[in-house]
Amino acid sequence: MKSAVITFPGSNRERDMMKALELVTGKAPLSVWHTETSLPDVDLVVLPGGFSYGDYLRAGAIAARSPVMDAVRDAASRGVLVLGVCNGFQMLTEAGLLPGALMRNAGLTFVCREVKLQTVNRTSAFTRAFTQGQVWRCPVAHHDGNYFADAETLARIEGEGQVAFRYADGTNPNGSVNHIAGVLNARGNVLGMMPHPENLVEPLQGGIDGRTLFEGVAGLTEAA
Ligand SMILES: NC(=O)CC[C@H](N)C(=O)O
Repeated sequence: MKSAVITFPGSNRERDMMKALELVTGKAPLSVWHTETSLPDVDLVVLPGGFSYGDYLRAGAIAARSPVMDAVRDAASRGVLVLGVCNGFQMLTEAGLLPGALMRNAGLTFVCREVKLQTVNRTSAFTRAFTQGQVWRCPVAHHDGNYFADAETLARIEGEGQVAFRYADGTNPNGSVNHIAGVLNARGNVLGMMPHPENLVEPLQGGIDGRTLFEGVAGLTEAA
C-alpha cells in the first residue's frame, strides 16, 4: 500500500504517523509539504495531528486553505482514502470534506490521556479490521475535540452510518455530541478522528490497539 503524509507548519505528529504506517504496512510513506499542488499516486493520504498555524483563527482553519488541500479534495473525490487525525480531523471539517465541527473541549482545558473507543461502523477500509462494537484503547491530546453537528446533520450521519467511533465506558474527554470520536464521509473513504491510533502501535508505547485501524487500511486483516 502506498501512502503519503502531509506536513503543515506546526504539524507535530507527522513522524509518529509515518513510523506507524511503515511499521504496519512495511512500506515507508512519502512526505508531502503543504505548498504542493499535486499529490503522488497513493492509496492513502494522511493529515496528521499538531498545531498547524498555532491553532490561530480556529484549529485547522488556516491549514484547510493550504495549496495542497485542492489535491486532497480531488483525491477524495476519486475514492482515494483520506485519514485526518486530531488536527487533521479539524482540517477536514474546516475544508468541508467532513460534516460537523470541532469546538473547544467542554472542560476548557487541554486533555492528554487514554480513552476507550467503540467501533460502531465497520463498513469502511478504516474500520473493517475491527469487530463490530469492538472497544479499544487509544490516546487523545487536544483542546478542540468537542465534536458538534446541528440536529439535521447529526440525524443524517447517525442514520447513514457515518459515525465510525464513539468514546466508550464514560471516557468522553471533551463533551462531543453522542460521544462521537470519529466520522466518515458519505462514501466512506474519508475518516476524521480526534484520538491518535498512530501512538498505540507497538508494545513500547504501552499497547498495540491502534494497529487494527492501519491493518484495515492496508487490507491486511478483516475481522469476521
Ligand atoms: N494533537 C493534536 O493534533 C491537537 C490538535 C489541536 N491543536 C488541538 O489542540 O485541538
